Amino acid sequence: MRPRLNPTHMTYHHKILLETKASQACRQNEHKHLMEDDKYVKEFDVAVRAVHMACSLCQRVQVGLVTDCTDLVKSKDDDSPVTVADWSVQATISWILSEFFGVQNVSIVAEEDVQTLSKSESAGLLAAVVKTVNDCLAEAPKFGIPNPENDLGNSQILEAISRCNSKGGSSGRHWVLDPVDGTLGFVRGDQYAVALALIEDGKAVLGVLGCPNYPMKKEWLNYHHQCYQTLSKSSPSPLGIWKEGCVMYARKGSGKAWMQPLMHGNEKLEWPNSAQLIQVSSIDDPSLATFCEPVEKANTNHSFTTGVAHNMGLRKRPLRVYSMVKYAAIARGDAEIFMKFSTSGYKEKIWDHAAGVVIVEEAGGVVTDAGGRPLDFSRGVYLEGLDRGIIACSGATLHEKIIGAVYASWDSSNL
Ligand SMILES: Nc1ncnc2c1ncn2[C@@H]1O[C@H](COP(=O)(O)OS(=O)(=O)O)[C@@H](OP(=O)(O)O)[C@H]1O
Ligand SMILES: [Mg+2]
Repeated sequence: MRPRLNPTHMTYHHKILLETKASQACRQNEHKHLMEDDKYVKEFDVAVRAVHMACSLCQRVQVGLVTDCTDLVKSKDDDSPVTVADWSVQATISWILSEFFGVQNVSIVAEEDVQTLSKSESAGLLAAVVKTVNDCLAEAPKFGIPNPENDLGNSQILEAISRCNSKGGSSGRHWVLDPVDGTLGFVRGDQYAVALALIEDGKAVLGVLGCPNYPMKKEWLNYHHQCYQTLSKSSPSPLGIWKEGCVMYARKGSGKAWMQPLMHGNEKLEWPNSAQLIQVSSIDDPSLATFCEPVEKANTNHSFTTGVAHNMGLRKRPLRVYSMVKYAAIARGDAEIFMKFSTSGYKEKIWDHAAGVVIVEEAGGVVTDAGGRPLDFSRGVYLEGLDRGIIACSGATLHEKIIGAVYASWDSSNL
């Protein structure tokens, strides 16, 4: 019988397994420094491993969705989609955090609740979630996380999901989770993200962003989508061997942000596991810069951002990408600007931004609202007090220009 995971029995080797190759020594030292020199060593380690696991879970569910199982998608009250992956990721990450840090010590602010899942007509859906979570946890040792002694039952899984009902706030530690950000992208076989952040006393201090369809190299991006669509139509689907996706992470104040490839097949997650430092782009000439924004016009005002882009001298076509992958694109230098201007009345949620903000800032970028103020994660579930929209930039020069362009365009807009 496997020993049950007990947080006090976790030894350091569970958490940091060092590579031995000489060629990796330099990067390894830097990475070790990041992991050992701060008070969030354990939090960081568990969060990165949990997000890797969640990405692997999502990849499996997405393959099933694209190859036609629409039963795995439901509509929420606001008509936005929710899938087996959303609940399963939330249950898995909630379970892992509770096991490592103790249920009573863990406060999680996350997107999903159990309302739909608890209805009697949702028995099939709940069964799919339970199976997905247990399949994922069975693979936990591959990710350096001990698995449960027995499969989790319905009630344990519903409890793990519903535990994530914290409202956050300005004091204490709160994990902030978007289990599947960009659900539309997810169900369309496109980009999505798993986003986990830690907020302490109102400040986002750790950010981990899993981007299962975002390749390690920008050049593979277009290739990915075409190839995915083609492969997903073949039967049996060869997508199980799909080799891409990455996890980015950073700790506030470290001045460093990292990217690791996702694990595939029987690969094991070991530190630093090909982690590489990422940095924002050095382009500060607007005519050479690329801006990214939400795909759906319901989520941002495309005509306003087109005007702002024109006014500040941007000439390239916008890169429209689902989910917090937009933050990943800025952090890694694939684009220079991200703008989101929601319709008035929509209140941005902290889980849609916290992880991305830490990573972009530590990679050298700037993230503010349209008034130039930092985003405030201290006031509960929403980004209260947000001035008009969100702007993430690769550097101060572009940021200043964009704030000026928003100011110049605002009065003539309908926003
Ligand atoms: N009306 C409206 N306006 C602005 N934003 C909204 C709105 N409705 C929802 N949301 C939230 O936006 C998240 C998706 O934002 P994206 O930037 O990823 O948009 S897009 O999918 O590329 O169109 C999306 O995240 P997910 O629900 O995780 O997909 C929502 O939290
Ligand atoms: Mg979201």
